[in-house]
Amino acid sequence: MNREHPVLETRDLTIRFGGHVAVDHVSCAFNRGTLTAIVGPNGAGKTTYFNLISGQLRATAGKVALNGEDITRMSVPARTEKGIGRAFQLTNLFPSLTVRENVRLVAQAKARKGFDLFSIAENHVELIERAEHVLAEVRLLDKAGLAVSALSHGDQRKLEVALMIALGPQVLMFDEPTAGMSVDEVPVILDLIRGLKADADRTILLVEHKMDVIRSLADRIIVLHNGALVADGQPAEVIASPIVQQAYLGRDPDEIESAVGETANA
Ligand SMILES: Nc1ncnc2c1ncn2[C@@H]1O[C@H](COP(=O)(O)OP(=O)(O)OP(=O)(O)O)[C@@H](O)[C@H]1O
Repeated sequence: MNREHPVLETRDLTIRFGGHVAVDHVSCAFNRGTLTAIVGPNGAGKTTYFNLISGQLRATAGKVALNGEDITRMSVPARTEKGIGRAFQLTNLFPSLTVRENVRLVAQAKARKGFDLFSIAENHVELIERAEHVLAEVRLLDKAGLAVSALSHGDQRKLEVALMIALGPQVLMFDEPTAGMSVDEVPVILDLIRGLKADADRTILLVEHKMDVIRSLADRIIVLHNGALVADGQPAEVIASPIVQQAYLGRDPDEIESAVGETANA
């Protein structure tokens, strides 16, 4: 058992839009070094739950805590600074700058927050090295000198992950990272997330519909249904549980059938 305090915790986290409760008293703790997949049918509240954690939405009730500190009322930048990272489809990249320059700008912005002005010059080399290290981690080093506008769709997604990592987050959030990817690009992103997971200091949250992606990456699955947390456990048991089959029925029964079948045969 992991006796550490959770890195991230939500307690009775709730948001209402008018009369509709989109996230309904969700209490869940996420430990360091784990990858949790958040699943559920369309409209279950997964993205809204993410938005409440990263700060895009403010909770109606309940709490979000990072390393025990209440961050429920903090702004998005304040949460980012505290260690919440979210991979977004970015439109605010500098398209004419190179991949390397984009990552360095983010690393620099982070350093400015963390170090006093006198140490910035000393840290210049460190910043360049940091950018190279991040690019190596997302396997973009060979494209570091290219303008962002020249990147393929898949490589742009890698860069988005690089920019998140350059901010040094403790919690890494991915909302359907393989959505819109070509068949060739999906394994690349999977490998990338698997690589990020190898760093035991990171806590990863993944919203994903594809069961094969979930099975290959997740240590744990939580299931949201009508905004409420209805199942939580190891992937094999959660996928096979009646509540998941029920929650998914009508959405893609074949997918569940094959997921359960493969689990049973494992
Ligand atoms: N800003 C908003 N205003 C009103 N209703 C909203 C808002 N954001 C989300 N909702 C509603 O909250 C519910 C949960 O939506 P959410 O996008 O979180 O679901 P999801 O599980 O991520 O779905 P999907 O798998 O389709 O992305 C839906 O009924 C949605 O219409």
